[in-house]
Amino acid sequence: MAGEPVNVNEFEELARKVLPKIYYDFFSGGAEDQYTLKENIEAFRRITIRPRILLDVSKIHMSTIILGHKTSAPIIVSPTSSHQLAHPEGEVATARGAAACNVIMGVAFTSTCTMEEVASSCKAVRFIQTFAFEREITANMVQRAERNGFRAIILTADTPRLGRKEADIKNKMISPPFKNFEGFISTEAVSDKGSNVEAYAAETLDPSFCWKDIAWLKSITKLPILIKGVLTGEDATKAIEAGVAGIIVSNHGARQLDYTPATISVLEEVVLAVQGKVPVLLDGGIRRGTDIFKALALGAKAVLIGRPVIYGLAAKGETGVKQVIEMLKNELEQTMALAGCRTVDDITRSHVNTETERFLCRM
Ligand SMILES: Cc1cc2nc3c(=O)[nH]c(=O)nc-3n(C[C@H](O)[C@H](O)[C@H](O)COP(=O)(O)O)c2cc1C
Ligand SMILES: CCCCC(=O)C(=O)O
Repeated sequence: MAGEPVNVNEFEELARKVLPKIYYDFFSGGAEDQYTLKENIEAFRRITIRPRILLDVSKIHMSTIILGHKTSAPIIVSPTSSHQLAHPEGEVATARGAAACNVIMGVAFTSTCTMEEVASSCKAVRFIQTFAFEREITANMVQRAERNGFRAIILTADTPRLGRKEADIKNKMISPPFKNFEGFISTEAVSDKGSNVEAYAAETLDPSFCWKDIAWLKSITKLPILIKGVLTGEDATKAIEAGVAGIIVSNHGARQLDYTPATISVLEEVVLAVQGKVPVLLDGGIRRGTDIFKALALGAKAVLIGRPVIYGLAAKGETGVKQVIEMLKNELEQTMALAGCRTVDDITRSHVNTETERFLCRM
């Protein structure tokens, strides 16, 4: 690739060049056969857009409100771990990039900078992401999230144990310490079996955590809880019964259970089950503004971006994060103009054809 990147896929190429292979494999990889990893991208390609012409698109507004927070676009930085493997400034640089673009920053509890370091680094609206950890770790996370001005808790519920990323096992991938665990486990956790991420997970996760435990989590915090990892209408209904404030349709970027469907393929099932009671967000395979447009047309309030943000960080630090988010924003703006949508609320179900509808006439 010659010259500056012109789309987020080109940032992946840049990242691949600068990162040691072990780290590139860790960031880019998926579980087992990586069927879902490919499908997350491919499923977007099978959806086409039904534009409307001759509407006044001289001004396009992408801003939206997510859990009461105004953001410049329906884009959130997805919580991902280990940013210092991509860049020495780690999550602090990522959060600053998000703040510069006025989008919400999802911070993983398994970050390489502490929650406190990220919080004091910038003014981004921040959500903290947690797993179903043992209760004393969760209680500690909640206190620190509230004290440090995090605005919501993202409970990632698709990880009772870690998915099998075979490249990491082969590479014996070693993550730097997850400093937020200090005082709870040895943050130097190592394993001779393969990746040390696996050892961290085994030491901290509580695989018996279930729906009723959300009531406990709610009892120890006033922060709204978003549940991440919902892929069926059945679980969306349970999530609403459990009192969550939002649902994230996610297959963890294809890093947990392989052969789950692409998230965009199940979004509508979840949206129909939720019946507008809480916002539905989506992540997985978003690489273009057209992908964001398609997700919004199928009922998502916003999307989360995982790997492209990490690739921006690896390539150019905070500037790269900013450039990746700006690229996606610019592409969404372009898509809205060419499809005849002035605001995000103008994007409707009738602006896309899904695979099954492709050869049919829609009303
Ligand atoms: C390197 C990496 C680390 C991740 N770490 C976490 C994590 O700690 N917690 C979490 O909920 N999701 C984690 N995820 C999943 C992302 O939040 C998100 O669901 C996924 O990356 C979205 O897909 P995309 O990468 O195609 O955008 C991780 C993903 C990657 C690629
Ligand atoms: C316990 C660390 C989990 C990291 C993670 O979620 C991932 O690599 O996908």
